[in-house]
Amino acid sequence: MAIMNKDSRIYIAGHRGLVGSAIMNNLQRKGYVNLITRTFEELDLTDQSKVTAFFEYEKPEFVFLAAAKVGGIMANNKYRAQFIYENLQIQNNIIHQAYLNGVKKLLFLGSSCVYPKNAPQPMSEDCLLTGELEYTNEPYAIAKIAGMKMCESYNLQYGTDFISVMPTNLYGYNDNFNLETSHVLPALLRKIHLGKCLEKGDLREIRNDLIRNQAEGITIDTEDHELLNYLGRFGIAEIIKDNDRHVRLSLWGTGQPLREFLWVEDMADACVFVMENHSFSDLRNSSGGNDKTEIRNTHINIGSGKEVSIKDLAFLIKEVVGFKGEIVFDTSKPDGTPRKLLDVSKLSTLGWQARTSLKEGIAAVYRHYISG
Ligand SMILES: NC(=O)C1=CN([C@@H]2O[C@H](COP(=O)(O)OP(=O)(O)OC[C@H]3O[C@@H](n4cnc5c(N)ncnc54)[C@H](OP(=O)(O)O)[C@@H]3O)[C@@H](O)[C@H]2O)C=CC1
Ligand SMILES: C[C@H]1O[C@H](OP(=O)(O)OP(=O)(O)OC[C@H]2O[C@@H](n3cnc4c(=O)[nH]c(N)nc43)[C@H](O)[C@@H]2O)[C@@H](O)[C@@H](O)C1=O
Repeated sequence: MAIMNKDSRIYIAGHRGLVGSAIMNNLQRKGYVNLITRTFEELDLTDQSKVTAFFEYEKPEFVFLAAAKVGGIMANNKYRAQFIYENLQIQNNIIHQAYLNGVKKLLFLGSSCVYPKNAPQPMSEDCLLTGELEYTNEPYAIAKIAGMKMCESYNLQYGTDFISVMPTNLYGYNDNFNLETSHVLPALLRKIHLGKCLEKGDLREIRNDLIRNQAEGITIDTEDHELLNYLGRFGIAEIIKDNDRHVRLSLWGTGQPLREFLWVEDMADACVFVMENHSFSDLRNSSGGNDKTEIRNTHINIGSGKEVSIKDLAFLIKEVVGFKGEIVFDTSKPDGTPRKLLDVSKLSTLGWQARTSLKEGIAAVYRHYISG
């Protein structure tokens, strides 16, 4: 097995993102000193010739592939073409160049949405390609499945050591808080924070929040009623009920879907653990299927093993933030997959498990969020 030394040349693709930044911090804390990075502006990973030149110049020995087109349920559903095209391009370019340039080990990040919409729960690695995908994220999931199969196929044909991990829903400091394109946890944290500010009549903090998050059309001169209109577009509004004024938040879907959340620093720790301690040759022995000549499902699920309904998540965030108002659900918005709990027994057998509770993680992100 190729060993990552403290001075190995390690490329982190997507090092400014939620996961990439946590992987970079984890590696730096552990004393890795030769980290290679490029921002989107410096290297567009969808551009084959630029990625080719980059690999030939930098010759990384190890690669963490955490760059991707990523978003929540609405972004996946709306930007279907970009989710399939950009993800296929990025991963094709990096995985193929890693092979051509003799990269010793690569970690590809997939997603739990690769599993069928109605897969038995918890979902083991072996339920891949056993049923229909969830419609809202089908293009993204197909790109991710192609990436996993590409890693597995290169390992089998070319003898490379490219490992795929399938993370559950992640959250943490460097998350996307855009109310249209983000995942549920950062969206709810911000909506509930804005609801609390509205409850307190703190329009100054609402204005600061919208400016900080580059809300379209909002500036220092935006009038108060326009701020309130903006919040209304995202289901955050003051209402009068029984002569009482209070704030009501309208969240998406029924609130019934179940999701599993993992603190991104735990996720980064799992990624580095796998890169430091495992290789495709261990994983092929755990490959699924009855026919031992067929090597498949060599990827590894990464999760916390615990699930929560969206409604209970909203109430947990409400408690952490200290919002007193009402929460309702807008059933005209999609629910997505009904349940998405990963079977993490393979990862536990390899020797890793999550540490951070959901409440601790949410409290840490909220403290960080309000500190600006
Ligand atoms: N967030 C989640 O809940 C989950 C994420 N994942 C997977 O984890 C990985 C990381 O996701 P996450 O950190 O959340 O995503 P982010 O959106 O936070 O980060 C993505 C990173 O990719 C980079 N990037 C995107 N497109 C390009 C491009 N064309 N060229 C160069 N760089 C590009 C961005 O660069 P820059 O910052 O420079 O613009 C950014 O740093 C992805 O593979 C994702 O599918 C899987 C399951 C759940
Ligand atoms: C990581 C994962 O992320 C995506 O899948 P998802 O888990 O369905 O996405 P999500 O986090 O956006 O929503 C989870 C649930 O939450 C509900 N919900 C309520 N209110 C808000 C809300 O305000 N924003 C959002 N985004 N969701 C909300 C929402 O209706 C849904 O029921 C895919 O991209 C997929 O490809 C993928 O890999």
